[in-house]
Amino acid sequence: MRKLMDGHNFQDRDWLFGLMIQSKLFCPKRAGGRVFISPDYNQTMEQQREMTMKRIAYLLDRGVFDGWLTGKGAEAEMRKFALHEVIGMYDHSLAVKLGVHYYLWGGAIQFFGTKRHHDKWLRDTEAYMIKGCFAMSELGHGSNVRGIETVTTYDANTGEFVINTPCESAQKYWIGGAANHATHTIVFSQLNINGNKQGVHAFIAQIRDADGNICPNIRVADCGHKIGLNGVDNGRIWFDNVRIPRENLLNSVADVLPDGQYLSAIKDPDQRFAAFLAPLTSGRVTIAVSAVYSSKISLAIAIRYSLTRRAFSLAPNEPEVLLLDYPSHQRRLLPLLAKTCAMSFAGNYLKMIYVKRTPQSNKMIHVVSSAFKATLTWHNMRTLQECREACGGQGVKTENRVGHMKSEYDVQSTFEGDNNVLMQQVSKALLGEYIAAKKRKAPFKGLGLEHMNESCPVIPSQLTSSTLQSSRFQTDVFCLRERDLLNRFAIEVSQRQAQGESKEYAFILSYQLAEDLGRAFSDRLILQTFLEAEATVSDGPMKNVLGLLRSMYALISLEEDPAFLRYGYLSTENAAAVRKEVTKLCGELRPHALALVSSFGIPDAFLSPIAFDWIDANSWSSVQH
Ligand SMILES: CCCCCCCCCCCCC/C=C/C(=O)SCCNC(=O)CCNC(=O)[C@H](O)C(C)(C)COP(=O)(O)OP(=O)(O)OC[C@H]1O[C@@H](n2cnc3c(N)ncnc32)[C@H](O)[C@@H]1OP(=O)(O)O
Ligand SMILES: Cc1cc2nc3c(=O)[nH]c(=O)nc-3n(C[C@H](O)[C@H](O)[C@H](O)COP(=O)(O)OP(=O)(O)OC[C@H]3O[C@@H](n4cnc5c(N)ncnc54)[C@H](O)[C@@H]3O)c2cc1C
Repeated sequence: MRKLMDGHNFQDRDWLFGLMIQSKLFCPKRAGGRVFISPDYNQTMEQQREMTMKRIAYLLDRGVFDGWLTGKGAEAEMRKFALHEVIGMYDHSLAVKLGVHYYLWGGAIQFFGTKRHHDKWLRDTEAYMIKGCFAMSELGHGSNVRGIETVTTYDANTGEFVINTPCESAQKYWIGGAANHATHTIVFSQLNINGNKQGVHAFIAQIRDADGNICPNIRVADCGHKIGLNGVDNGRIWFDNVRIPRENLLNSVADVLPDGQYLSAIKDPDQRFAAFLAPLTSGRVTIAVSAVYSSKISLAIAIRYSLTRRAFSLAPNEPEVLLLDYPSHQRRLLPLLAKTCAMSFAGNYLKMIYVKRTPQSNKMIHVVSSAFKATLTWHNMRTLQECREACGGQGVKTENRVGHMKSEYDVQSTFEGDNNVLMQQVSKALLGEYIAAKKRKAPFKGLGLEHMNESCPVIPSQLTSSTLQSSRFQTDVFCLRERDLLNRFAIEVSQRQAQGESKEYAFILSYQLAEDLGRAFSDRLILQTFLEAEATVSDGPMKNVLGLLRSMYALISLEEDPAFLRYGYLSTENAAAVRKEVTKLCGELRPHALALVSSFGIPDAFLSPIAFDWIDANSWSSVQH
């Protein structure tokens, strides 16, 4: 089960788990004879930032990041994801700092840069000799990248670009690493050549020298204390007509010749803009997967706690009842366990299509990474809250991790693309496919929408337990929802435009149907990845448990999505049958709960005292290293 859940290269994770557990730098503490490693969230913001940098130096000294940018091929990329996931399981700030440097700064140079940039910047980036950050967002514009106001002009007399912050809303804001440590940054700005606006482009600018002094014409400030992620120094940057060499334009998408002539192989401005957004995808992939590991940690702690904690007895002189033996507690945790397993398979699928990407699959990967980054991070926040509550007062103690992970991971629904805005990218792409298929009077293709061409399945009026637990029914009802919502959305768009409403996507994508459709696409694809993973397992006990988990995922999704009743895919009787089946599945999964959370492959040391013997937990804070 671990190999299925964790992906084939779990040995990479175990190597780093061991390194971190042995190291004093990762705060091993003892409670009840067990070793736990827990980030010191009791530190001040500055202390957390300082500790993040010390841990980065420790990991670099041990070669954890050898070949991070030079390692080529699917295996190398999967290994990087695995190592980054382990770091994320320990401390989100540490993972984000490294994510900004390697995935965003390093990724931008790899994707947007050409040979001259690779030769000049990648080696020092690999060795962390320069510290990179990624200045896309501004105080006035985050989601709307096209609206950013930083302007870069070209001085043909000197062969230099001039970067300027024309107003306060144009200041770069939230830039991870900029407040204290970054020496260089990718600057996203509007390129204006002799009055011709060429749209958003990316440039390299130095903001600090090797001694940490701010460069001339640059101003930096701190964004200040956050509700979490205080190991990252987020900063603000202003450019006061900063001059950089012409060669600092990342020119894989477009270039400016010495005489100021603008060239681009991509004629369509939308596609040129898309090319500048591509490096965000790798971050969204790692964020989606790290959210699943965060859910796994919180469920491992809460379910293990519910297998030792007791409350109220049912008869005089009887022992008090284990929390997980209460149906209500099972309903709170076991559907989340099933969803987390489902999203684990979805995360593995996303990583696999990403590492095997081709120019033709970029669009599909953008849509899937948008859907899964939003869906998996929203699920994580919901899981963290439920697990925090399921641990009662112990869930509020920082050293028991679950509570504090809420504030550490909350940002994931916002950075690297606000979840609601990314889900709009999903419904926008689906509408685009629909219109294109209608126009060419041919079946759907692309975005994995081939199932849209099949005839509508008939949903049985009486849903028996065996029907509800069949993959056929589950697939049919998920595809029915997605297909019907896309049709409804397309019809509503044309009807409302016929009535003179705005044709702007920003307006259309805010329809309720667009939101329902994005969720339907994501849920169906997650189910599909679950079925693909299940199909690799031969008949036997493990396959039976996987079947229970997949049915729980499918049925709780039916129960929780109002669209199934709103648009009539389920009758009220059928909805009642679904709810009854979910309760039944809770009882069937209860005996497997401990084995399932153990199959997540997370070492005990990464959990917390209450996951073992909660009585010991009270000895935890009295014991130091
Ligand atoms: C494993 C453990 C790790 C733990 C976690 C570590 C994480 C590590 C990651 C790094 C750390 C994070 C720190 C935070 C960093 C940041 O936040 S960086 C800034 C992030 N900002 C954004 O994401 C901006 C979001 N906004 C946008 O992307 C765009 O504005 C928009 C939403 C796409 C809307 O743009 P709009 O102007 O409406 O343009 P469209 O017409 O929709 O798009 C034009 C075409 O471009 C295509 N496209 C858009 N994005 C992409 C993309 N990323 N890749 C490919 N293609 C893209 C889009 O589909 C359109 O195509 P057509 O429809 O065919 O025209
Ligand atoms: C801790 C942290 C670290 C960050 N690190 C970086 C970094 O290193 N580099 C970087 O460039 N950026 C970084 N960011 C910025 C981040 O990318 C932005 O916060 C994010 O893109 C959202 O933009 P915004 O904050 O301006 O919110 P907005 O875009 O203003 O969104 C605010 C609200 O409006 C809604 N909304 C927006 N547009 C629409 C629409 N069309 N329809 C309906 N609703 C809409 C959103 O759903 C959201 O709820 C970081 C942010 C944080 C908090």
